[in-house]
Amino acid sequence: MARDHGATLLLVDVGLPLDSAADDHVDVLPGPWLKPMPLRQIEEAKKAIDATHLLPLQPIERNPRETPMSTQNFLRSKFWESPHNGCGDYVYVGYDRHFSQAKLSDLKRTRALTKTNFCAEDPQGRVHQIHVHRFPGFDRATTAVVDTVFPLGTLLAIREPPVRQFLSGTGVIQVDSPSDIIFVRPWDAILRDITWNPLFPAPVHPHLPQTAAQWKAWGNVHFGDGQYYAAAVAYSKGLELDSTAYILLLNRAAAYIHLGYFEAALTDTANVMTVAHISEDERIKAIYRGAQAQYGVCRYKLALEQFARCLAVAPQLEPNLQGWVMRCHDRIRESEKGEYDWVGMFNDALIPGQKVEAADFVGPIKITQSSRGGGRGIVATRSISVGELLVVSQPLVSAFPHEFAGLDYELGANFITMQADGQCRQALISRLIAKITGNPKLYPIVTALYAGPTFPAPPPQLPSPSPDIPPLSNPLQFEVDMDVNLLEHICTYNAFYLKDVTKTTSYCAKTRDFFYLPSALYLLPSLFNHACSANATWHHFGDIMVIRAARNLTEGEEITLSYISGPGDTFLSRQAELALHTTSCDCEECQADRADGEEIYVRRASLDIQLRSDEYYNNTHTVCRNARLLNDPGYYSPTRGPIRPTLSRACAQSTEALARDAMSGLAVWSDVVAEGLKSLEAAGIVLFDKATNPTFIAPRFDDSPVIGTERAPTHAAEMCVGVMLRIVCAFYNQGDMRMAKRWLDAACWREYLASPLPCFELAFDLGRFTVEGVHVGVGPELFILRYGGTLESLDLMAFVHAVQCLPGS
Ligand SMILES: C[S@@+](CC[C@H](N)C(=O)[O-])C[C@H]1O[C@@H](n2cnc3c(N)ncnc32)[C@H](O)[C@@H]1O
Repeated sequence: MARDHGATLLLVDVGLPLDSAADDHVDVLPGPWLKPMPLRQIEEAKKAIDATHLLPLQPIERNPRETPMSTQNFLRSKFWESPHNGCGDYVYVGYDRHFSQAKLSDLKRTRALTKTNFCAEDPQGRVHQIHVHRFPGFDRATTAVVDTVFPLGTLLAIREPPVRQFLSGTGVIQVDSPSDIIFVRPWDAILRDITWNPLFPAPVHPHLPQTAAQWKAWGNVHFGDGQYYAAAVAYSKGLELDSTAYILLLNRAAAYIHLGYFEAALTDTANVMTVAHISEDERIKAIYRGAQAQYGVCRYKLALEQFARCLAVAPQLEPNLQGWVMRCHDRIRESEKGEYDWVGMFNDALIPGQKVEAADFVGPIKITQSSRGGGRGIVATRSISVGELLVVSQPLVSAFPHEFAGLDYELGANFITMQADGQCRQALISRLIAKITGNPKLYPIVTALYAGPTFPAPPPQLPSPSPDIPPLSNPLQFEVDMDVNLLEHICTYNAFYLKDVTKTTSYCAKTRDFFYLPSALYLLPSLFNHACSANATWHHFGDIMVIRAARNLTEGEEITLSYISGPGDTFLSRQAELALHTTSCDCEECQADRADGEEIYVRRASLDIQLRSDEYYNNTHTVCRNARLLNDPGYYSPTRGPIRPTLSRACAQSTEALARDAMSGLAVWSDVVAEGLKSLEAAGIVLFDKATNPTFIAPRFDDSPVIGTERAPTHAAEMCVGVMLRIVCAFYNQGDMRMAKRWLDAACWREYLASPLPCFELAFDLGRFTVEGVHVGVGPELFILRYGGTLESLDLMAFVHAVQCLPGS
């Protein structure tokens, strides 16, 4: 009888149906053209899941043991034929998933399972299909990986396994939390009184490594394939056979470093260092990997010391280590002084797959009780200037669309938001589980993030790493019980869609399609509450999140971010996106929208949709008509304050259209400026100089600010910069270089110093304000990188260089 029936695991990664007959099991949908699941279908899926009972373990009587095994064999052969076929699968997010906190010794042994991958036999010889979700290391794993982690004959105990029994008689033991699985060793007490059904003797994997050396070789194969989790498992299995095989520890440390399991790597390298008889070469490797791991856990000074130790014993390694030493110095400077190489980070962010490196930085802020909707929030610990750097944060986990190009992926049908989650959002959950597996001390910290109203309120502060939780030693031994439902809620309530600094039109400027956006989960940034008219602004360099003050802030003032990633110009579009977090945002913009009344804001919303259609966008007549229309009291009530986002967008469009026409003599430049000023004013920018025509009588060197410096727009800031550049273009083309330069100063950063804080102070001292500088923290070099395309198209590049916006130019 074929025993090699472990291929069920491909369900987790490849999404092949467990049961080819489409019965009442609704998990699997067809593949390559997988589209966002519509609301109705999510509702139906939720209903079906709710109706499926999680039963205690019971034999699946109607299925003869051959049936599931032949299914697995079939699927396995399919998997070998086509390991990655670019198809997709839906994963349900946010339903009551099972996870066990029971101690193995407290459980009744009848529940212990054994021998297998995902067809498992219990002691009575009954075969059960096992469905594991999100096992670490199985993100695009090969069958060889599955065979390493769950080789034929593996003894498993699954704690309190929930059985999903379907009407057709099929049943699946669904393991939602990988920490429910315990890899049992033959000598473990749980097996003491177990007798196995003699009719079905335990299978043995025919090709399993038998010695530590063989496991090492097998681990090296996985390592070479980039399957670092499987490599770590293989090395661990070798170590179980020979605990003195310290080379395996050394290799495992390297695998752990690739996985981001840095504390575990440190333990391994420290253990290697205690071995008396290691060679000099091995000693250097241990120090080197220890240094890399210290860098990984952000202990940059310790990393520097370790790299220095490495250099002391192996000066010939200097060319290799130089880069590391420099990176340590950079990270120390960043975390201590908040000084970053933004241009370098930007350039790294341009390269898909390139990791942007930056240390965490925490500015003058603290976590405290919030007045906004309860819970915690972030406040200023002193007065803060507009543009000041508040937070730089590495993600806990992140995911980018390019990682999935042409590969299998999972989509989410999220029962918390009742929306479909794209592949990046969905991947965050598996990655978070994998991350916690390797860094178990993170679990109490991550689970102190807000998880929605169905979970207990989180503690007032994020806890420090607990000394009671040991670092990971063996990758198959889970140190914490993971509540996957809780983690799914945390991802849903706290993850950010990334605002890519390399893009000057925000991803969602025109549509609300989050499906293909990169996504990441952070710790400290998750503590900021929302306001549509926020007083801080955020951007991402790769997955590094950077938060800056968008206004002058007073000590104790709550600092807010806008959670809006879609088109947030209208009350209705914001409400749709905010529904998860609040039914009634109390920020000044929402209050103004409510005061306008429903009739007006609904009318505005429908015009807003029109504004986003390309059909209208390219037609000067239509965009100018829209801009005029929005001045009608039917679109904004006369008592409405200055901030009118839809008007601002409409005028930005008419500014652009008129500038296009002015270039070919079809419009006059003063109209471009007039329209641009309306757009900026409606974005909340205070105008100090409203001149629309060139003036040649003013002092030649007057470079006083043309706009107010108290606050910068947080919504559609790039649009405002675009408008300002068209005003620059208007004055430049009419020969008024003074006004052109003043508007350029407003748009870009005039003086670039290394430190953001003195930079801003200097800028204000000089009376130069920059929208872009506040927003992204740029110097002229980064400004040109970001807006090079617009500057070229407006023929402004020469002017920008001529006014010496670039250092040294
Ligand atoms: C990412 S968390 C923000 C931090 C959270 N207050 C905490 O204690 O961890 C998002 C949640 O905070 C609350 N929240 C944030 N901004 C809010 C607002 N403007 N009004 C009401 N509740 C808000 C909502 O419960 C929301 O789902």
